This record gives sequence, C-alpha cells and structure tokens, in this order.
Amino acid sequence: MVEAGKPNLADYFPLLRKMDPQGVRRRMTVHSDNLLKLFGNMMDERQQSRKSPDYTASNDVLDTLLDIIEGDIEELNKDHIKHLFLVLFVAGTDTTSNTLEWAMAEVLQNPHVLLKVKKELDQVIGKGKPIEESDINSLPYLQAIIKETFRMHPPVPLLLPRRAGSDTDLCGFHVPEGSQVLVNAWAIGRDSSIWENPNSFMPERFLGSEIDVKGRDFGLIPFGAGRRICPGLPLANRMLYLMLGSLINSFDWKLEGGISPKEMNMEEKFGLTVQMAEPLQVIPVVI
Ligand code: HEM
Repeated sequence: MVEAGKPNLADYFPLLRKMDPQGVRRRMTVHSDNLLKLFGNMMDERQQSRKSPDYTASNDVLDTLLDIIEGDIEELNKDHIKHLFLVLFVAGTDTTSNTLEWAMAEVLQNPHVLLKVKKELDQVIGKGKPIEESDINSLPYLQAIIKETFRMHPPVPLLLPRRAGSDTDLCGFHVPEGSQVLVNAWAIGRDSSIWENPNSFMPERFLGSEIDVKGRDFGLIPFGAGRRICPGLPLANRMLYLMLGSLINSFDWKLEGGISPKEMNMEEKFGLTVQMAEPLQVIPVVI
C-alpha cells in the first residue's frame, strides 16, 4: 500500500511510462504477484479441504465463488477470483482500518464526544455488551461520529481519477477531452462555504440531518459518487459502526505515555490513503 501511494513521475509525464524511472511499476508487479500467489495458495488449500468428507461449508465469499466455478459457469475462473481478491484486499483494508483509527483518535481527543457516545451505547446496548448489526439504527450519535470522521479524514482523499470523455466547461474552467480529473474529497470536507467550523470535530452537525455518505450529498463523498461509487460502502459502514461501537462500549481507553488528549498528534501522512502521521497508541482498560 505504501508503494502504491508513492508519487510516480510517470503519472505526470506519460512519456516516461515505459522507462519506469523510479521503478514503481516494477516493484508493484512484484507485490501484486506475491499477493496473487498467496490468494492462489489459499484457494488450493480450500479446494483440498472441500474434498474431505468431513468438510462443512462455511458459505464465506471463497466458498461461494468456488461453488460457482465448480458448477458449469465458464465466465468465471480461478484466475478471476485471485484478481478479485487482490482488488478487494487493496480497496477494502487500509481504507477501513484508517477510518477506524481516525475515528478513535478524534473521539479520544474530544472527551465530551467520548462521554456522549458512551452514554448512548450504555442506554441502547448496555455497558460492555456486544453490539449487533440490528442496533446500528438506534445509535444516531455513533453514526454521526463516523460521518464526521469521513468528512474530516476521507481515507481516499482524491477518490479515483476520472478521464474527461469530451471537452467540458466546468465552473469556469475548460477541461479538454482526455484530461485526467481528480476530485478532492478532502478539500470538500474542509470547505468553509459548505461546513461551519470545518476544522472542528463536531458530530452534532449530523444529528437530525439527512446528509449521508451514499453519493447523493456532494459535500460528503468519501466513497465517491455515481456509477463507480465504492461497492464496498455498505460493508465498510457496517464494519465501522460495529468495530468503533464495540471498542468504545467494551473498554475504557488510556493514551500511551500518559499524554493528555490535547497533546495528541493529529497530523496526516499523505499516501494512497491518508493515515495518521504518528499511529494512534492507546491502552484498553477492561470495564
Ligand atoms: C472506509 C472504507 C472505504 C472507503 C472510504 C472507500 C472509498 C472508495 C472510493 C473513494 C472509491 C472510488 C470511487 C470513486 O472514485 O467514485 C472506491 C472504490 C472501490 N472500493 Fe472502496 N472504500 C472503502 C471500503 C471498501 C471495501 C470494504 C471494499 C470491498 C470489500 C471496497 C471495494 C472497492 C472497489 C472494488 C472499488 C472500485 C470500484 C470501481 O472502480 O468501479 N471498498 N472506494
């Protein structure tokens, strides 16, 4: 992921693409091949165990896809599945874990938010009890925290690049056909003409508001919008509610090194995804 996020001269000067002057493409090919090998081995192992008479189907994604290719569908083969897993791995892991890390960091930096969400969880779920997917709708403040985290820290800050299909005039700018267009979701989230106090973490702004991350409200588009909106959105959202809610409801948290919330380093490190420059280090205390 670190390699994929490095600026590549060849993206700005396409003539250099064949030369690969920084070796980015060469190294990325090695990383992708290693991952494809890993997924290939996992598939072989699973296919082997599926042959055993004691095998109980787990009905996970791999089992479901293997059922399909072992049937008589020719459009999908093992190679497709390996590449599908590669895409899901690259698109779905750092994005979700970075959001969780930012959400925890913001909540811990803002003790009044922590107090409020703990109260909500206590009232709806009960202190220390596990959260179920069906509880999410009854936790508006937890939902607001996730939205506010996406507004301030969209993990894919420039979304995925677009190419203009034809000459276009947009907000006074001429965009020639074939240009690469980047949408800066990070800057939209910090735009003071859209958001009041854009640099303050205020989940309350989403309480009683219809604004959502599903691509209809262009002020908040961490998953993109339109035909190529992130297909992992429903999964990522559910995982985030469950993980953040469980971490907050099951533990008290202490900042490592005895630092106070105000001393936390909230600087960002730019890459394929925006990470915390200094990873969050916190100690769970069992409730
Ligand atoms: C917090 C979590 C996530 C965020 C913020 C996120 C964000 C994004 C964004 C911004 C795009 C590009 C959309 C566009 O440019 O319009 C994208 C594409 C994509 N995402 Fe996610 N994503 C997340 C989690 C996931 C997960 C969990 C998966 C799958 C398990 C996933 C799979 C994909 C795929 C396959 C694409 C490419 C879709 C296409 O090109 O048509 N994402 N995601």
